[in-house]
Amino acid sequence: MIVVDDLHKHFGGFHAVDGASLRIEPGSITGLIGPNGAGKTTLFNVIAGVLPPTSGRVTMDGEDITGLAPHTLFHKGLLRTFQIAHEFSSMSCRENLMMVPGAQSGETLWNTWFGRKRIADEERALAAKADEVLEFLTIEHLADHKAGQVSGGQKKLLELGRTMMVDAKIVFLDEVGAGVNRTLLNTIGDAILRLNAERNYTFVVIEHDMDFIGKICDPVICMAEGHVLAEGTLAEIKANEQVIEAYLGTGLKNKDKVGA
Ligand SMILES: Nc1ncnc2c1ncn2[C@@H]1O[C@H](COP(=O)(O)OP(=O)(O)OP(=O)(O)O)[C@@H](O)[C@H]1O
Repeated sequence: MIVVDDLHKHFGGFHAVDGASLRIEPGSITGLIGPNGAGKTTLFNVIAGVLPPTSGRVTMDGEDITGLAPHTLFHKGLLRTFQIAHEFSSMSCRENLMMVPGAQSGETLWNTWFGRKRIADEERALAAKADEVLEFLTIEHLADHKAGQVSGGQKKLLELGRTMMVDAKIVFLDEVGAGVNRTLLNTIGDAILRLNAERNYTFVVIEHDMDFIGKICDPVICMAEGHVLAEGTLAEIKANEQVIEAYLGTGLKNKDKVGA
């Protein structure tokens, strides 16, 4: 379980995260919603070690993980997906998966001098694993395509695939649906549900598309002005007065988004 206790992240005098407290239950797919600027991405970045907190505490299964570096959290199975780095865009989708740190034992000097056969065996195993991941995500036909040339939605699937190359326990997904067509969004939603059901992944999902949130997330946590306003099913959240006010406060466009 991830427990976030009274977390603050200030940028100068601006309190982007302002006393956020929440729990992420193991095995859940938790949705994180809230009007633009509510602090959702900043909260993600602080939990995932991308930004240091101003104050507050984050624990994972009782262990204090506040402010740990992303690679340390990565080895503990806590991952935040990132866009495919520019320098990997000319590599194939399969190679992108094979490059995930931690998936291979590493090119140490010892391996290079004495372990050529081992490296070759390992590379074959990694390629097979990458192909299995691509098949799971129903994008096996893209194995040899350059990562930079696949569609936005397919890139999102590839980002999800990178978490499958290591033993991810908890995965933070930021706006998976942004710019993705409905069919691919459904494929992404199905992959998340299957990873949760079949491989015991815990997910925390930031997304503005309420249909998507409603289809895959329970519970849903709503943030506004840097802290948690409400938690419950999407239906409960939509009926919550404070939530409606928070969305109304940011204009009719956002109000429509929560369907209030
Ligand atoms: N590095 C930064 N420096 C200064 N202010 C920042 C920084 N990062 C974020 N902010 C501000 O903090 C607030 C929260 O931003 P954040 O991106 O966390 O919100 P969000 O809920 O993810 O919004 P959205 O749904 O629009 O992506 C915003 O007002 C933003 O301008």
